[in-house]
Amino acid sequence: MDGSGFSWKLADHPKLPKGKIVAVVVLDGWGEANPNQYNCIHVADTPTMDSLKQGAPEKWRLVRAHGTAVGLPTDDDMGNSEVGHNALGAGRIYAQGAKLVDLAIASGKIYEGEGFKYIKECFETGTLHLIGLLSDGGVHSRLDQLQLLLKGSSEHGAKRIRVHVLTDGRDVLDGTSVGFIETLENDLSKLREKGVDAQIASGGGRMYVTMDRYENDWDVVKCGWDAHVLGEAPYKFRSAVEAVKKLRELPNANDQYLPPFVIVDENGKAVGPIVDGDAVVTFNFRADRMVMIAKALEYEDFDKFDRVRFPKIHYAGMLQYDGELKLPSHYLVSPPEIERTSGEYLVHNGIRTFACSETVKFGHVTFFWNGNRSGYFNPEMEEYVEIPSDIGITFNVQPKMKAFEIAEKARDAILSRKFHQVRVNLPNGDMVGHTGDIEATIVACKAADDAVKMILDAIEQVGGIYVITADHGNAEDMVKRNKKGEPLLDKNGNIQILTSHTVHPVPIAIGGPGLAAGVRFRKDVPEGGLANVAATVMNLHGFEAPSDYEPTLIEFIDN
Ligand SMILES: O=C(O)[C@H](O)COP(=O)(O)O
Ligand SMILES: [Mn+2]
Ligand SMILES: [Mn+2]
Repeated sequence: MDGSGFSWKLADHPKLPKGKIVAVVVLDGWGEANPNQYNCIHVADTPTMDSLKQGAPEKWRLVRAHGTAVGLPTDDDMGNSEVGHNALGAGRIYAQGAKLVDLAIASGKIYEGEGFKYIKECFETGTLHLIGLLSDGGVHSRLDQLQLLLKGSSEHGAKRIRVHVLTDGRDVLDGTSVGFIETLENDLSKLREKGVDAQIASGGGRMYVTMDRYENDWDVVKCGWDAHVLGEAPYKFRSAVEAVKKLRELPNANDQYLPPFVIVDENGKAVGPIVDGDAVVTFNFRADRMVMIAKALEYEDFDKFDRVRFPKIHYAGMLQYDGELKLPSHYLVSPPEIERTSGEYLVHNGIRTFACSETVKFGHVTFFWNGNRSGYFNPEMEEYVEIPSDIGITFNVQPKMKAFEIAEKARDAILSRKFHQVRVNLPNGDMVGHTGDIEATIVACKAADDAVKMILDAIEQVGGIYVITADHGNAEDMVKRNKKGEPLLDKNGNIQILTSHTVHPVPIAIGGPGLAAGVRFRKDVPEGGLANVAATVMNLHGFEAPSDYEPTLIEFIDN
């Protein structure tokens, strides 16, 4: 206990024993939706997950994984990994980046903060550069926020603005990038009418340019650096609309995978490289895919690729992306302060934890799970294992990804009996779902199901407990639908493939030989969401959850 009376010590659960090995499995992008041909989980052979569902309603139920249940602005907002894992690990619902930025812009506080003042110091003589995802998906960024920031920045003195656009097609329909660029161009031309020299300067598809995560492939960030900072790219265009339309015609190109481009003037000169004295804002609010570019923009010492030039700039993130690294040191909006996560509590209460995924989701079960905090709480109590992801491929060509390897690591960790909690993320449903390839996503779902089976078998052997859940939907619906729920067709009569997440609930199943008889899901939290899972897991480790956590999903019935 510290001076404030706070203590990390959790109360003993009155009924549930300690010392059981608990496997916590997050199936990424695995929601529950009507069975039909576009529901890849339904079409795939998934006997393990199907068998868990037989335990409903006592050992299997659905939980909310989108919108206000995970701290997003509205219930129209689909879930995503950041907010999903934050809620799973923190056990409480925090207003998330999307909402915090909305509030800061609406109140005007964004322009009064230290971060904006810092970039404003460059407005008199330098250019303001805005780099980020051009999308209304609301997962990493939102177009309306960019529009308001552009307007607000010009009203606060920015005289020369360059926007560096990353096209989406992953959180929104493929092909929507052209419309977003047209909207942005329209806003920029209005600014020009007001005497602000404002243009798009460079861009590229989010999966090829700038927005890599968890250090999977620094080449992606280098492509972005070359285009945004150096003004160099293999493709040069006079306008961004032309760039995107032309580049989309390349073989295998789509919004997610457009090569980098720069916009040039009539002499072929890049219109907006970043130079000494400029201000730079990365306008995504979500952390994972901004950390790498933030390091490149901020760190004096940097050896991940040759930056060629390291301009002296004033750089701010929309948010601070990593609280532990204090990266970036300047930011426009304070991130949610997610503290006292379940991981930190459990470590203080003697729970040894193993966490594992492959690179593309590794930070989800560690960094996001722990409230956007990198590293261990206590290296003696925790072991985090990252399996390198394949790089340079779209995951529909390798839909099994590393599911088997992750399950093997989990199995070995369980059988070693060295850990109380073994936590994994299985990426398949999500990563392959994002490619929009239905056949491959079916294979992906089966692979994830096989991996779950392996983990359940190990839990069986050690007399442990399992908790199987997901962070949001994706693979369970691969088609864009109208309000009535019917598939939407494009002008050629083809269905419109949905590459994004969904607003569907996700399953949670509990069981295993170590689960005390008499434990079942309560019926009095019908609206339960991902934030209720942390208290549930703490109970299964034999502890009561802290009183401010969202209530547990389970109850104990004496026979
Ligand atoms: O970053 C991504 O890949 C998508 O925008 C969201 O997917 P995730 O939230 O599952 O990571
Ligand atoms: Mn996810
Ligand atoms: Mn996803």
